[in-house]
Amino acid sequence: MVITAKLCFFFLQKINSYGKIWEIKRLRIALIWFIRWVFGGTSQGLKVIPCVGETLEQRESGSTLDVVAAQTKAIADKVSNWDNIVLAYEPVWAIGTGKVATPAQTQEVHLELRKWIHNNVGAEVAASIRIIYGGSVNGGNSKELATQPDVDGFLVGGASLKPEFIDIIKSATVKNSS
Ligand SMILES: O=C[C@H](O)COP(=O)(O)O
Repeated sequence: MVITAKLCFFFLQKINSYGKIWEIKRLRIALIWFIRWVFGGTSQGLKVIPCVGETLEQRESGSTLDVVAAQTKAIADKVSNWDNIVLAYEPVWAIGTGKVATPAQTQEVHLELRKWIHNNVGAEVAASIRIIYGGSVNGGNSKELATQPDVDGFLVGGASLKPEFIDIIKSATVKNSS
């Protein structure tokens, strides 16, 4: 079973904006417990796709790499078995908006994530972990994104419900032929 924790992070980001409301605080605590439960499950074989990504404001202020590093650290602190983790980079501004990160932006972040894992988790995990991209991937942009050396796959939302999904799947041939 694969569980994505991205919704949790999304809601936590939203909740952070309104954190003074008592009920929201209770929900926040519940979500934190849920995240702990999810990552605790990785030690028992549960597969998890945690997602990291910056808001548009963070990208424009130049803090993208710091933001995703901090998010990855929060994840790494909870992970006991990296074999059960696929890490996804999903810029918040690209999710469901039709605005996709450029191949260069994607590669920059994925490379940085792999370096972070190398330096903080280990060389073996850095070499083997799959780092996938999500955020307005479609049949027209997947092939070029797939050419990036540190892009190991995609987390596809809207386009997975359309015929073009087959083109996204076919972009894997870019990897296989390189
Ligand atoms: O679950 C998928 C991701 O949130 C990306 O969604 P999207 O491809 O519709 O932007």
